[in-house]
Amino acid sequence: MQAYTARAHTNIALLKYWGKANEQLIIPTTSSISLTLDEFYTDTTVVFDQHLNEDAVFLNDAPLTGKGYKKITDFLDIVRQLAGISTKAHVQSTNHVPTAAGLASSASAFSALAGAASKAAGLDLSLADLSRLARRGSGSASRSIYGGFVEWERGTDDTTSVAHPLQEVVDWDIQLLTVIINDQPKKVDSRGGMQHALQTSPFYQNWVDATNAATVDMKTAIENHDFQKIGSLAEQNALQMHATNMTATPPFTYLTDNSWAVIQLAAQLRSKGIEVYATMDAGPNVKLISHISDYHEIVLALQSVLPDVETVAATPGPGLVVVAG
Ligand SMILES: O=C(O)C[C@@](O)(CF)CCOP(=O)(O)OP(=O)(O)O
Repeated sequence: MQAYTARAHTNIALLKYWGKANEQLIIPTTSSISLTLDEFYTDTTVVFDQHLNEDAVFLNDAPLTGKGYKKITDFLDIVRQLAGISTKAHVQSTNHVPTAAGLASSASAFSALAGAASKAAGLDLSLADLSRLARRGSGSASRSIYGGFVEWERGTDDTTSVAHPLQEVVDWDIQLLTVIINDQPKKVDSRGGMQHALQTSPFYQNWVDATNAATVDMKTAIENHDFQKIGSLAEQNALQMHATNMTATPPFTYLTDNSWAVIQLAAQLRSKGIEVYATMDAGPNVKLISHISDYHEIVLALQSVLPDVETVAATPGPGLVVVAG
């Protein structure tokens, strides 16, 4: 059978997905809105081969084993079921995502895998069906099918929980500057963290209500290129998400003293008229939503708070591309 290669880019949520209404189908409790990034992506090649007795999966040239391997083979089983085949596959994946920057590669990885595996299995899925399929691998992957600003509508079932583009080409002055905070606390992965918050935080339903209300305002802000509104909604939503973690039982947080130092610096810079807003995911790193034109001023200010701090800049990027071979 023919091999196919797909490239999908990472995305950062501006309104977060943080909790599953249905864990098996990965249906979220809220809609979410993200920005697909240009600089970071996964390339994945898949070919189904009759001679294989089991799936052969390689990540960055090393054979994948354990939990990671099972997530991929479970995903391939969904593709096989859709295509009506039982053939095993050879999967070769390369992440061009600085994991040290705490940028999750699961979104680009499962979006690229959905694209390459479905084509290699002989399927020709619509972008919406690719989003539904990618969602089964990792929720945030449903958004990386598209470029630019993307909404993943929470929906209630496999059909209605799907992403769609809000503004695929973003040619205005916006960047995400990831500040790499190295004092990493013990890593609680996003899958475990979100369900713990959902199950034990008394504020979880407030989170759901606030996020679903913010979705309407965020879409309007994106439509109007209202940078200040986009940034303030995003920062507020990220802090609300992390508040559900701090109010879980037992409480936990991904944020460290240095994370908070960067969050506070963003507020100080805003008081000086520089439009910069902080968003944080399942890790201590802080992503600064900012103007490309303010890059040097922001990095200088960061140096004064966290000398030698490393940053990684990213601008809006494209959706999934799949090619034969
Ligand atoms: O990206 C966001 O909306 C917010 C987060 O990044 C915040 F940390 C969570 C992403 O969770 P994901 O890795 O997609 O979980 P999975 O469905 O359990 O694989």
